[in-house]
Order: sequence, then C-alpha cells, then structure tokens
Amino acid sequence: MPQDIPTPKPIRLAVAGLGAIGFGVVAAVQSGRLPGFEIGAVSARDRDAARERLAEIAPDVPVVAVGELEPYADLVVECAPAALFPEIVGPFVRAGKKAVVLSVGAILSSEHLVKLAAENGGQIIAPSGALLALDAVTAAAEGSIESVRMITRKPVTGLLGAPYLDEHGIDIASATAPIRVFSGSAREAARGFPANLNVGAALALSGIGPDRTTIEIWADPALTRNTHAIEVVADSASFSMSIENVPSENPKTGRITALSVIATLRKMTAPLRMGT
Ligand SMILES: NC(=O)C1=CN([C@@H]2O[C@H](COP(=O)(O)OP(=O)(O)OC[C@H]3O[C@@H](n4cnc5c(N)ncnc54)[C@H](OP(=O)(O)O)[C@@H]3O)[C@@H](O)[C@H]2O)C=CC1
Ligand SMILES: O=C([O-])CC(=O)C(=O)O
Repeated sequence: MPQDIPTPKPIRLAVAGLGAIGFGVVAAVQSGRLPGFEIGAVSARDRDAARERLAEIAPDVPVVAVGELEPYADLVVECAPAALFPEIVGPFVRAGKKAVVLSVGAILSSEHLVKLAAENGGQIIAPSGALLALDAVTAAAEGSIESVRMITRKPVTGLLGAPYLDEHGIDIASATAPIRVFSGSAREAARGFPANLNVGAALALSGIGPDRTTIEIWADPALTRNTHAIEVVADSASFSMSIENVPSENPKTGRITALSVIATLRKMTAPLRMGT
C-alpha cells in the first residue's frame, strides 16, 4: 500500500510590479494554472489602481510597498522598473529566499546582491524572459566560448525613451528607414537601454560576461515585433538563433516574457524538468 504523501504547503509569491509581466503571473496563479503557488502580496506604483485591477481576480491579496513584500512571501518575482531592483531583491536574498528577476540589466550594477545571496543561502534566478538559447549558452560556457553577438531590431515604440538616445541626440520618432542606434558591449547597452535590453544582459551573464558580449540595436519603423538574433561560437558548438517577439500591452516587452516566468515557476516544483 503506498503511504499517503502529505501535500506540500504552497509556495507564497510576492509580485513586485503589476504590469505586462506581473499581472500575467498573478492571473496565472489565481486561475489555478500554477498549482503549488499562491500570491502572498503584490506591489505597484499606484496601489489604488492596482487594487481595482485585482478586484475580480485577487480581491484579498495585500497591495504593499516594494520594501514591505518580504514577510509575505517565500519568493519574489521582480518585474518593476530596474531602478527598484535592489529595494525589491535585497530583503529576499538577505532572508535566504529566492528572487526571480526580469530587470536583468540591473544585476550588472547590483553585484553586491549576488554576494548577499551567496552569504545567506538566497538565490537570484533570471528566466530566459524574452530571449532564447540561454540553455545552450550556459552549457557552452562550461567549455570555452570564443564570441557571443546579438543583433536586436525593435519597432520605434520599443525603444522610445531610452536614456542612450537622449544622451546621443538620436531621433528615432521620425525615422522612415532602419537606424542603427547602438553598437557596443552588453554592459554599455544595459546602461543606455535599462528598460529595453534586459535580454542583452541575460545573454552576457549566461555566457562570456557583459564586456565581451557585443550588441547592436536597430530601430526599424517597418517592424511590429521585437526581434533578437544571437550568434555564438564555442569549442563545443556554433549556433545562431533568432526570436520575433509579439509585443505585450507594454510595447517594450514581448508577450513571451510573462510565460517564461510562469514556466520557470512551474519547473521549481515539477517532477520532470526539461532544459539545462
Ligand atoms: N528579462 C527580460 O527578458 C525582460 C525584462 N523586462 C523587464 O521587466 C520589468 C517589468 O516589465 P513590464 O512588466 O513590461 O513593465 P510594465 O511597465 O508593464 O510594469 C511595471 C510595473 O512596475 C510598477 N511600478 C513602477 N514603479 C513602482 C514602484 N515605485 N513601486 C512598485 N511598483 C512600481 C508599475 O506600477 P503601476 O501599474 O502602478 O504603474 C507597473 O505595475 C522591466 O524592468 C522590464 O525592462 C521586460 C521584458 C523582457
Ligand atoms: O529585453 C527586454 O527588456 C525586452 C525585449 O527586448 C523584448 O521583450 O523583446
């Protein structure tokens, strides 16, 4: 006779940011699509508006400031503006908890939080998000990688407002043909495009780092999708892959990003786990 296996307690999630990504994660949990998880608390800039948006799907979930999330949850999903990254992730990793992070570019300026996670038994987890092939890049990095290059092409709305464009006087709003707006390292790209190029930082941190990973960014008025093409040359394999992301309600963010978070969470408790 098999013995009764006690049902594990649900993992309590804090969702920091209730936009294109955060709302999708909350909706997935509340609909029962992610068994084994519950929402402990959420955070948004406009908390009254957030309560209204949650009224139908999660009326009882507390909406609190980002700095107050940690006691409510076992794990935080960080999906807010990059500037809030330390305030969101810090308390969780200090408490030995996990943080699933989307503002991956912010890791490059918050390396102390990786150290804090190591000291306290916490973990920072960056899902593949809007990019692909991070499984193969991390595997190749266990050997020797010669080069990693990414070319990103975005509709103009996917890049508007990036600090790099203002600093360099690059006008893309009136573009009628593709413009190459940036060419350089993943580190410089993360600094200049903090809300537009987390994928570059994710690629860099999976492979040969932010200084050796090279990035080109194009604004293309004819495009409707955010596209990323990567080329990797390593001693184990050479590969090139590309992805064309359908934008979410936030034109900077591909729809696949929220799904990537949901898949990451599902893997945490799955009896069969696919991919590196
Ligand atoms: N790793 C990857 O592949 C990808 C990463 N990203 C990154 O993920 C993050 C989230 O993206 P996305 O969901 O599209 O962003 P959105 O702009 O759609 O949502 C951002 C959310 O953050 C909230 N917020 C803003 N300020 C605060 C604050 N002070 N306190 C609490 N919450 C706040 C907003 O609140 P309110 O609703 O009240 O305005 C909003 O709910 C961004 O950093 C983005 O660059 C995006 C795509 C891909
Ligand atoms: O990297 C990002 O922040 C977003 C992005 O390019 C995408 O969603 O395609």
